Amino acid sequence: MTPPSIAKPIERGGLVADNAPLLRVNNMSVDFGNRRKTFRAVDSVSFDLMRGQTLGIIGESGCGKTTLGRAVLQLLRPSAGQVLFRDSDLARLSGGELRGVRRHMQMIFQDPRSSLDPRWTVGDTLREPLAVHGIASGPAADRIVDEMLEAVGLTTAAGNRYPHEFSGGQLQRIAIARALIARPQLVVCDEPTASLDVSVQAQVVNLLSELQERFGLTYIFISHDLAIVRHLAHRVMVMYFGRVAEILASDDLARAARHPYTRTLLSAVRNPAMTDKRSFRSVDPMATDVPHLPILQPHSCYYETRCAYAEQRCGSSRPALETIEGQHRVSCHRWRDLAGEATV
Ligand SMILES: Nc1ncnc2c1ncn2[C@@H]1O[C@H](COP(=O)(O)OP(=O)(O)OP(=O)(O)O)[C@@H](O)[C@H]1O
Repeated sequence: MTPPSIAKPIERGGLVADNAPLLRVNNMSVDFGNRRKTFRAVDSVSFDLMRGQTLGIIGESGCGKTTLGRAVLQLLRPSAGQVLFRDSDLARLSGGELRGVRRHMQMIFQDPRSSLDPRWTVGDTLREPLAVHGIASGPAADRIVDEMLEAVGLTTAAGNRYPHEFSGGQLQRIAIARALIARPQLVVCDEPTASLDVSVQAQVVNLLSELQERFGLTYIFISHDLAIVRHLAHRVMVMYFGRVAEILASDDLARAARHPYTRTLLSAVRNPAMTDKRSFRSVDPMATDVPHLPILQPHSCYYETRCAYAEQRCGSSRPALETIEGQHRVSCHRWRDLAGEATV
């Protein structure tokens, strides 16, 4: 078997001939809870993602970003809707077929310390996916491991060392190497810089960008940080309480954002001192003493209770996700009224 060489760039995602999206998510919902009490952590989310592109997902803690990422990868099963990867409906695949597809879909987690086994050398950690997916073994696997370590900016000597011997930034590079070593097409990056020192965050963001180019990767990039998402993503999806508030090209964010929540996030990037701390608080929708839960307001806009532009209909009917132009969609009754206002 000739193992794939990671040194050779594969066809760039953006130039792949067929124009079909790599990933299609249609009305996907995820419910948690039990028979007595359930809540919808992800509510009827739809989007397409083209090869070689990055979709940034932004929203406050608890709005369902991680749940969405995990459900796309079928690490937890959606309660409703469809996930089509390369046109295959993942819910319809057998266990064996899904394992085969998993090679092409990987996740990078926030905390590399908890995602790497401390008892394994880095080399063993990186060789494992090659063995599991029958890609390479022995010297061929060693060569791929060395190439991947260099691709993420580490020396080949790192392969003989253990996780505790590395800094947080180096560990995240190792976690990235492990996610990429089987040459996936889709990678869900779940706040991959959140646990790192600010000085290291930019290096990891640049590395992800470089690797995307080199290997033709398609990313879902989850973050609290709109500045990072804007830098990396082709499109940005703003989530609020499990639903899509707005989705638009990141180049259009400053000029064309219409949802009041998107505008609040933008103003926080421009002027961190203005950040509404409540926007980043953790919310537990299962708690009964929180009065403003969407589950208790089935007919209102979820953002109504915080929205400076809310009017009567916002409390009595939930806005649909409307297309403004092209792929720009927004879920707000008042987007037309806000169109003319300068973004704060
Ligand atoms: N396995 C689970 N069982 C029950 N509730 C869950 C489970 N996983 C997540 N939740 C709840 O679902 C909601 C969405 O959580 P999720 O972790 O997806 O949000 P998030 O936007 O990624 O938050 P953060 O930015 O803090 O990671 C939260 O209220 C969370 O408490």
